[in-house]
Amino acid sequence: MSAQDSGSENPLKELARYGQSPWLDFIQRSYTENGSLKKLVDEDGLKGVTSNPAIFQKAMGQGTDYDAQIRSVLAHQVIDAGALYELLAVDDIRAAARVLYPVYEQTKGVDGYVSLEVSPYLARDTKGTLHEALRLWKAVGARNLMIKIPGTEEGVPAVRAAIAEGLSINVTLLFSIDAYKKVLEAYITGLEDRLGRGESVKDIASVASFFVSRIDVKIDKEIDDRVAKGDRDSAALKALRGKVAIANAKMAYEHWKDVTASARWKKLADAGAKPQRLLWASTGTKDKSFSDVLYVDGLIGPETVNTIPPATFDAFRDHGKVAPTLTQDIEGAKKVMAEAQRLGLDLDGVTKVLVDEGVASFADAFDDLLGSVAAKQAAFLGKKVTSTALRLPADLQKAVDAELETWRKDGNVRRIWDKDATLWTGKDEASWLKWLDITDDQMAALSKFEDFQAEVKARGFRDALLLGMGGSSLGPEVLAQTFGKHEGFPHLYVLDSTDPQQVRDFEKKIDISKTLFIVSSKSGGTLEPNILKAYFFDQAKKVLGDKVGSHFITVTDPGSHMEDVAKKDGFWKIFYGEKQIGGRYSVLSDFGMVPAAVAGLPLKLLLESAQRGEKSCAASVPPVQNPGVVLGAVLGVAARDFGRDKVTIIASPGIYDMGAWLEQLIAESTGKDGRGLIPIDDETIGKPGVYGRDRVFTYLRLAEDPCPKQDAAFAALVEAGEPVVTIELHERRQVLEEFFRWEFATAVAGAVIGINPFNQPDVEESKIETKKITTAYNETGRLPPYEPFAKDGPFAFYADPKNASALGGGKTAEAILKAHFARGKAGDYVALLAYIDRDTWTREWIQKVRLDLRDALKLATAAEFGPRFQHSTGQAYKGGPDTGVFLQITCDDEVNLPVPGEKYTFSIVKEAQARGDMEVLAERGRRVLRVHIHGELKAGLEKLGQDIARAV
Ligand SMILES: O=P(O)(O)OC[C@H]1O[C@](O)(CO)[C@@H](O)[C@@H]1O
Ligand SMILES: O=C[C@H](O)[C@H](O)COP(=O)(O)O
Repeated sequence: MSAQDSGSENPLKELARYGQSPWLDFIQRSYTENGSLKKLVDEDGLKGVTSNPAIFQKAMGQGTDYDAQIRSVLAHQVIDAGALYELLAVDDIRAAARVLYPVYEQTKGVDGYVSLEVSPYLARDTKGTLHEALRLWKAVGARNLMIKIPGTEEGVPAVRAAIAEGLSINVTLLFSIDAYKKVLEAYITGLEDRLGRGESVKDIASVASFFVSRIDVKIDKEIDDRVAKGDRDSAALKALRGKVAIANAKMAYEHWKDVTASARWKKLADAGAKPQRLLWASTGTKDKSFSDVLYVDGLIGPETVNTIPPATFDAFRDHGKVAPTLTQDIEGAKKVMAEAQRLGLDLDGVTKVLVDEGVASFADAFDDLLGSVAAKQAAFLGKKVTSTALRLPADLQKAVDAELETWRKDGNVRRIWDKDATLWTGKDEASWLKWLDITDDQMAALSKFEDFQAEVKARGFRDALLLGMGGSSLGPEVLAQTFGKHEGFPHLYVLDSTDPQQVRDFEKKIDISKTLFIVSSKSGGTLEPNILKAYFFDQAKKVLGDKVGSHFITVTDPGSHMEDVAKKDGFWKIFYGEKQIGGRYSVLSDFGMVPAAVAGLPLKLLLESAQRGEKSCAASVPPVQNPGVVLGAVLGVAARDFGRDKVTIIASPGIYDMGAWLEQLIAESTGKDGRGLIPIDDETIGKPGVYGRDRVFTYLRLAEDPCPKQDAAFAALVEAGEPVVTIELHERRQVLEEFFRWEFATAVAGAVIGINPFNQPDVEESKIETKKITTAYNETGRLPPYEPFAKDGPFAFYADPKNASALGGGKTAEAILKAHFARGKAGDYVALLAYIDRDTWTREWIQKVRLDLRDALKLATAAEFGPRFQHSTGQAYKGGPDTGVFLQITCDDEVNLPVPGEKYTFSIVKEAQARGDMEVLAERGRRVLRVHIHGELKAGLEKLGQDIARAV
């Protein structure tokens, strides 16, 4: 017969007689909304509520309680999973706090509290915990809130500081008397701190959550193990089963009594302070052989709380026994403790382990919870975000899964956002991570770009010509190619070459008198944008006279040489980059935003898409749900463990230029220290048989405008079991989301491979070599001598002695090319490095030649134009894995253009760049050959193509 059936008082209500407050160790939206919680208050004398990450995991991780709110938040905000969880949790806590507020008032602030725990990830971080405690306190804004802080070594100082700030605190995860003593001390000292500052201590409450059942679980296991092994003290050990936790709790209570009886405490009490009550936590019975109300029955005493999980709450209502057990048989409890010690039961060890396990299990629960929220978010957002599908061979998938689990356990996503350089090489990585949150800054500065956009429109420019290299040009080029020309705004062209023919081609495309020039250079010192600026400024001056400066703007880092130039030449505007963002990570900074504004693109929508990318990769999104981490793990693990380091980029025609931007991001970031990923862009998909075992295919598929032919060719790769990552962009503007995701993925892949993804050590070398040659030219009016080792028809072949001798002394072009390409073996790649005009014809030519090479050699191929690639893939070619076989292609220039203020011309610069590049490749021991085409370029290229085809 239950206690209530027998007509006696409800045991839960009776607890009050002995000074104990029952709280509920549970929270759930429906519980609060449907009146269940209020019923417990009214009928059972419930006096408080506690939550923890595991409780929220149960509440939010399943069911549909929160769906309506999630949908409505997502309709109005771009938000990350952590912030979304917090909105939901804060609402729950507030709602519960409202239900309990009358209790708070009736008990004059002794009871009626609802607890919300700080992020379990911060359990070892004093500053972070305090910061979060203050933040949550403000966010909830309820007087009857308690912030829950773990009583770890690092948590204790945060408790003191939070108390001193006037917060009410529930200290959780207490298992040992020693830890508890420190917590009580922190509470008292925190109050004294306030008093010392003349601040009131009256409105502060605190509980120390002393965990019970988990101790018995551990100790009883130790007992059972020893008994099973036939321990000679088996009988004595067995007698302690289910006893140690309660005895331990009683000891804690004895300490509390001593302290609250002290003169020190009296002083605080006289000032109105409330004692920090002991709260029995973890009071659900885990061992089914014990009474289901063991940890309630056994711990009833004055000025304590028991937070009881729902099932135990019901059980206690039904058959709980109310008696002042906490203060009874203290001697017995002491004996249990002494006996445990005598028998060598390692209570100290157990409580230490329990703290670590407690921290870890709440972190696991939180990961799980955030993962569920992120998954729900992605499902509800549907086509508003890009979607990703992996099809990996089983062994690769297994290794990726293991990597993702390591990332979760080690909290690596948070380490990225915390700018922890040790995730990479522990060097200067932390100073290059401003790209992580630049999108939020840009959104906040939206009106700056919108105002500028309106000004550009008002001035009626017909064309805009951006002059820049690598990170300063490739992002803008994606924007120009993907979004095209916008009514009322100039046509955006991007020039990143020193080939005089190409410079001339661009000059012909624009109407200088109606052109806005964007000189784009982070460092401001890069050769190409400087000489291109000099050339076009000179040309524009001829047309625009004194007004020339008003047709120029620059995007450059503060304090750069280009800033000086812009000021001196009276540029219309100067936009600044962020010094803590490297070139290839700069597209969401002003380096992308300014050209986007000029081209009349919808800035807010684009930034919103970028923000979706950022939020989906946020610190709060666990690895498995984090699209940046998943992609980075696939690429990193495939390269590190499977030799699949050729990241083959396939993109729908509408977004094809993403590949060029990705090439720089991937190659320049990861290709160093003899390691890295080699991007293979724009290589038309072949039959599965033409590929070696060194690829990972990434397909950026524009779902709003797919290419059926490409889809079919890709399907064949999938069918053949190649590792593939398919990323669907539902609309063009999602390239901005992908910008962020790939930046993040590259940072992740860099960590997996173990390199610093933010430097480019080997690029500098060729710049130095180039500089030497242009300086020599300026001084002597001549290029340093450079002799070919062989000539055949229109071709002259150059190589350093080592490479020349490796080619075996062949005399004809075909023999030399044959010997060169024969050096490629499985797992290598071939790169054509063409220092020629990059136009439709040459692009088709190079594409054909690379496919001939790929299909004949079964090697990955790269088709690159110089000097553009030097600022992109060039780093990996020199510093990455020594797997490249390079053919440099140069030509006589039919046109030449002067560089104002210099003796050298564009042609000389291009030659110097080609030589500098060769020299560094050779110096790094790379397999490199240069073929120079004399005479007419088109005819020479055609012949070269044929010779190559014959040679392989
Ligand atoms: O924007 P800047 O400083 O002119 O540099 C252009 C490009 O050159 C590089 O430094 C490589 O040479 C890239 O990293 C960069 O994006
Ligand atoms: O504050 C409450 C604690 O988080 C909770 O009681 C832990 O209980 P458990 O040991 O059953 O997880």
